Amino acid sequence: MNKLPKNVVVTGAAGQICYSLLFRLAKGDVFGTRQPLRLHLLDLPQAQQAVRGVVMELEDCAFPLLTNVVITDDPKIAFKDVDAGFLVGSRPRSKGMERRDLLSANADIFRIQGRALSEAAKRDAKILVVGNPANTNAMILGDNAPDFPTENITSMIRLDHNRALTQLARRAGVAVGDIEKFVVWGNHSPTMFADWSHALVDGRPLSELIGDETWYRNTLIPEVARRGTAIIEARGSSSAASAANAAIDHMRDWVHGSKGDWVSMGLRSDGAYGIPEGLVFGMPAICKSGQYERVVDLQFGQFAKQMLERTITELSEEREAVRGS
Ligand SMILES: NC(=O)c1ccc[n+]([C@@H]2O[C@H](COP(=O)([O-])OP(=O)(O)OC[C@H]3O[C@@H](n4cnc5c(N)ncnc54)[C@H](O)[C@@H]3O)[C@@H](O)[C@H]2O)c1
Ligand SMILES: O=C(O)C[C@H](O)C(=O)O
Repeated sequence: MNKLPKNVVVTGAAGQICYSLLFRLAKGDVFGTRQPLRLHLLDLPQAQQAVRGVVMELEDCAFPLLTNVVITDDPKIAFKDVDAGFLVGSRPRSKGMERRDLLSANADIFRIQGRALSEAAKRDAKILVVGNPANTNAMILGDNAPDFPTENITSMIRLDHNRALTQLARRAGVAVGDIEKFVVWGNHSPTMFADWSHALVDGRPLSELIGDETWYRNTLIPEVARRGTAIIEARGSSSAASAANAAIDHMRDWVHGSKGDWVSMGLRSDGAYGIPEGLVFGMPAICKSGQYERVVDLQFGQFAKQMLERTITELSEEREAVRGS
């Protein structure tokens, strides 16, 4: 193993998602088991002691890939020369809140980090925003990073993608890995659109295999959209290990490729599909050789058009709300 280490910033390092994410990263689950890493851990001043505790545990795992760990509360130090970033640090919602209620609480975090990203990170760094409301936070990050390419800033909708895949596979009586060309569009919020209209199993439409449009519209879509809430109600706090897993899936596929299949990624809209330019929107992409390509020229039926419109409207409202804040 004589590769140069990659520098990876992880924010919110003392939090519950990172308690899973950091260990899997250090094990090699994203960049591979031959790629050494330097972790840059960012958290608030009052969380520094807790981060030190997490680092003690990382040390006690004796991960061969982990060459160094930087602990800091300064975004400019955290983002210095990074090759990749997991932006998790932000406030989670509690019972009774919607993710958009976090908008004003978390917007400033991403304004400040956008500037640090722009000043300090490598220009080809791959950035994933996990902290909620993830799409709009990623948009804010890009808007505040004038010298950083916005196409390298993505948001996480992969957890919703994974949630839906399990339910669809179960209903169809197939394995999760048998489903291709499934996607979740739009906002990581109750308006997200879990879209099976292009999904295939062995070349056959998944919708035909399941053959129950009522279940799809009235059960699958709302259950996926409300899964985060169901977890908060059951656990008393928001999803953590599954969120870390989705972050790992997102970044791993971006780095190593998605083997020709679609993945759902929050990407800055270029105006395609009538999605206003600049919004960060869940959409299908195919990853190859460290790049993603948007899936273009898809056709939509009436129901899909309505669902897309709903989530476009919500994200446009979020954009207006942060402009005024
Ligand atoms: N996109 C998704 O699919 C998805 C899934 C699950 C959770 N989330 C979101 O991820 C975020 C983190 O969740 P969690 O459960 O780990 O929360 P948590 O409260 O356990 O941890 C958050 C951490 O972020 C830190 N933090 C706060 N402000 C910061 C800042 N300015 N800079 C650096 N660190 C800062 C806190 O000190 C804390 O250690 C929440 O916003 C949650 O809603 C998103
Ligand atoms: O729902 C939340 O607030 C946490 C996370 O976004 C989730 O989907 O589990």
